[in-house]
Parts: sequence; structure tokens; C-alpha cells
Amino acid sequence: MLCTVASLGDEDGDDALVRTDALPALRSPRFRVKLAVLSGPDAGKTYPLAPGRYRVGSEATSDIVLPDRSVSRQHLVLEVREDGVRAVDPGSRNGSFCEGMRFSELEVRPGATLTLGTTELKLVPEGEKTRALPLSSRSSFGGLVGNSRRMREVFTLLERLAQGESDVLIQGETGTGKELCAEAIHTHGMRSKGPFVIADLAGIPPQLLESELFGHVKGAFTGAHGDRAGAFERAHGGTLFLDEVGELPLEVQPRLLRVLERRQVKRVGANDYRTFHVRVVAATHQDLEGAVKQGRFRGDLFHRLAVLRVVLPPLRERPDDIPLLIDTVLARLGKPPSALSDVTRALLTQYPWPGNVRELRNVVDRVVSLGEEALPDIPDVPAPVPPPEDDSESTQSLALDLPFKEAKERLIEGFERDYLRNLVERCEGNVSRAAREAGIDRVYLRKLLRKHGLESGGP
Ligand SMILES: Nc1ncnc2c1ncn2[C@@H]1O[C@H](COP(=O)(O)OP(=O)(O)OP(=O)(O)O)[C@@H](O)[C@H]1O
Repeated sequence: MLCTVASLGDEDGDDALVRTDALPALRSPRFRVKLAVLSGPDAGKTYPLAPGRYRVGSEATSDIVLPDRSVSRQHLVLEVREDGVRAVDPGSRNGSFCEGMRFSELEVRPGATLTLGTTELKLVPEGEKTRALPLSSRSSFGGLVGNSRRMREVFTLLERLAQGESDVLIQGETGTGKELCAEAIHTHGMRSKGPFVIADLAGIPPQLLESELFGHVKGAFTGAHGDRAGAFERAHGGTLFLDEVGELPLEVQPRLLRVLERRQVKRVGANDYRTFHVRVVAATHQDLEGAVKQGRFRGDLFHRLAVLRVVLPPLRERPDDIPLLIDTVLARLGKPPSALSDVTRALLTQYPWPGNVRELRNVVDRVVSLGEEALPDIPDVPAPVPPPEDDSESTQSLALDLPFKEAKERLIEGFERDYLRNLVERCEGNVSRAAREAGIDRVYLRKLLRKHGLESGGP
């Protein structure tokens, strides 16, 4: 079924310009993908995926053979259609994960990374560069913390672009760390000794925007009692962070574009231009390309701002960052890692975090102060896949193949499930009694039961 196996390109060159953002949505009907092996014994191989069904596993008769000890003989099935790809785990020993989240069935987004044992597979649309950014060995950059593949790619990009002078556009959902990222670009760049000035374009009343950004002279408008430098002048020699740039009214956009092109600013009411030397880092949580298409944002300004682009992935796409982020938040609160139990930590890795790291920070803060009742409700997760019958090895011994953290999390998950099943059976589904017997809070027990699909709706 498979025709060629090609090698990934090398990882040098102009990667600073490689985008790390989500790949474009699938476009039927001419959707073509390939599967790139990013890590594991077969790292570097790619497999073109024509529509069809592919068995992926360590068994020699698989369509895609992965010679990885921690991959089951029949680990995964990929159903490739004209308009998408579905991944089904028929009951692998160590499970299948997408961006750190275990799944049994999943519609795979192009660009997503699937992890099977120690092998990482990326679904890449044909024609896209197969090579990934080399992974930084860092687990932090400035105040940004993360050890997931996605964040280490971002750190590589930041290491490279921080040294340059070009303007940067940071995109990402709210709470993904755009401001921290801008600060980190400043402190790691050549202008770190200069000022770091923040202009929050969503927080400035529209009538004051031009004056805030460009400054004004005395008498330029009612209330202009003296000359005032705008954000560009105040940032001279340093970095100007234009937060929420997508909120900039259309009528101010041409003026900002001119200022960025000329690197000169004219205060409101003045006749002369002042030259500034500033690196501009803009950020938005909006889909700015979409705003350009809808005519809400000027295309020329977008291209001027996005000379270099950094996209911060949402936390739900990198749940493997959660343990480190929890420890970071605890340390910032002056608390030891033991301030949260392993069970609480395991629960926090299940939550989808729509408010991203900001929400995680707030929840950890609340749980530390108020206890586990402050945990958010964990949405239902797919029922865990039972191990295949012919698999005689125990989960415990097999978990030893995995990295320590992952193995520990799996064991805790398994323990929780077994403990709760037994508890519910013993207490005949009576949650209040079960909570008493287990010595845990009833609300918390309900959360755990829901998480493991064991909730019966009893008292
Ligand atoms: N990767 C990260 N590592 C550590 N802390 C983070 C990270 N990302 C975000 N945070 C923390 O989350 C909070 C929100 O971060 P920040 O303000 O930078 O996000 P943002 O993307 O600019 O949000 P918004 O779009 O709402 O302005 C801050 O407390 C920040 O310290």
C-alpha cells in the first residue's frame, strides 16, 4: 500500500521564518497528507497517505511498521479519507496520545502530533515542509515555561528572532502568555537595556488612541495642557509592545502603518517628525488573517506587523506542559510542589483550560487556598481502553518503558479507576457513603467518578 519512504530534510537554514502556527484546515476533496516520524527508532521517515486504511504497529505485517519496543504489535489504525483522517486505537498496551491527551478514537487535525510509546508521528499536509523546527533544550524562555514539543519549538523560534531587529507579531488565545513572550523577546534582545513600553490598544479610549501612541502638543485638543510624548517616543531605544493590536480602529490603521514604515512619529497637533529606534512587538488573540479578509484590518498593516510571527499554542494542545506549569505557579505563590496532591494534579491535566495558563494559575491559587472543592468540573473523557486479551504483561511492568512522569501518571490513573470501581461497588453506588468511607470530599469524589465514567447519579 505504501509507495515511498523519504527522509526528512535537515534542520538548519532559515527556520526563523518558519511558522509554527496551526496548519490550515483540511480542504476537501484534494486533501493529501503524509505521516512524518519525528522521534523514536524510525525518526526521519515519512509515509504518504493516500485514502485507505493503515495499520500502524510493531508487527512486521503492519502497513506502517514502527520498530519501537514500547509500541504494540497492532497499536493504531489510521483511516484516511478524502476529507480527513481518523485515528483509532484498537487497545494498545501503552495507549495512543494526541498532543499529550490519551484517545481511543480521534479525528486528527493536520499538524497534530500523535505519540505511540516513544515514537512521535506528525500528520503533515503534502507540500508543507516536513521538517520541524529543531527543539530547544530549554524548558523556559524569560517568564514563559513549557517542556512540550510545541513550546520547545516556540523557544527555538524565540531564541533566533530575539537577536534580530525585525518587528514581531505574537498570536495566541487569551492567557497563552503573549505579554510574557513580548517581554522575553525584549530581555533577550539587543535592546534589553532600553525601555519596555506597553500600549494596550483595547484599554485606550478611541479618542485618545492617537495621542497615546504618537503623543500630542499643548493645545492640540481640549485637555492637552502640555506637550506629551507618545508610546513610540517613550520606547525609544527599547521595545514597544502593542497589545491587542486587532482592536485598532480602521481609521487609525493607516497612520500606524506610516509610522512603522518611516520609523518617525508626528505628535498630534505638531508639524515636525521625530525619529525613533524601537522594536515593535504586537500581539492579538484575534484571527487577524480572518479580520483582513472581512475588511476589519488592513492587509498592508498586517503584513508590516507580521514580519516575524510567533504563535503560542493553547494549553489544551500541550497538556504535557501542565505539571511544570503547576510547579511554576506553586513556586511563584511560595508553595512547595507537595502543596497539591498527585490526584489533584492528575485531575488538572484532564481539564481543557479554555482560559489557558492564566486560568490554570487562578485555579491552582484557589485550590491551594480553598482546597479541592475549588477544582473546576472535568468534562467527560472517553472510557479507558482495556488491554488486549493476548497481552499477558501487566500494565505496571509495561509502564516502566515510559518516561518516569508519564509512567507515574498512568499508574495513578489505573489506581484511581480500580479504587473507585471497588468503592462504588462496595457502597452500592451511594456517593455520600463512598465519600465517607474513602475519607474524601463528596464533591471531589463526584468529579473523580465523572472523570472515570463511573458516575451513577446516586445520592
Ligand atoms: N508559558 C507560560 N509559563 C508561565 N506562565 C505563563 C505562561 N503563559 C502564561 N503565563 C501566565 O499566565 C498569565 C497570563 O499571561 P499573559 O498575560 O502573558 O497572557 P496573554 O496571552 O497576554 O493574555 P491576554 O490575551 O488575555 O492579554 C500570566 O500570569 C502569565 O504569567
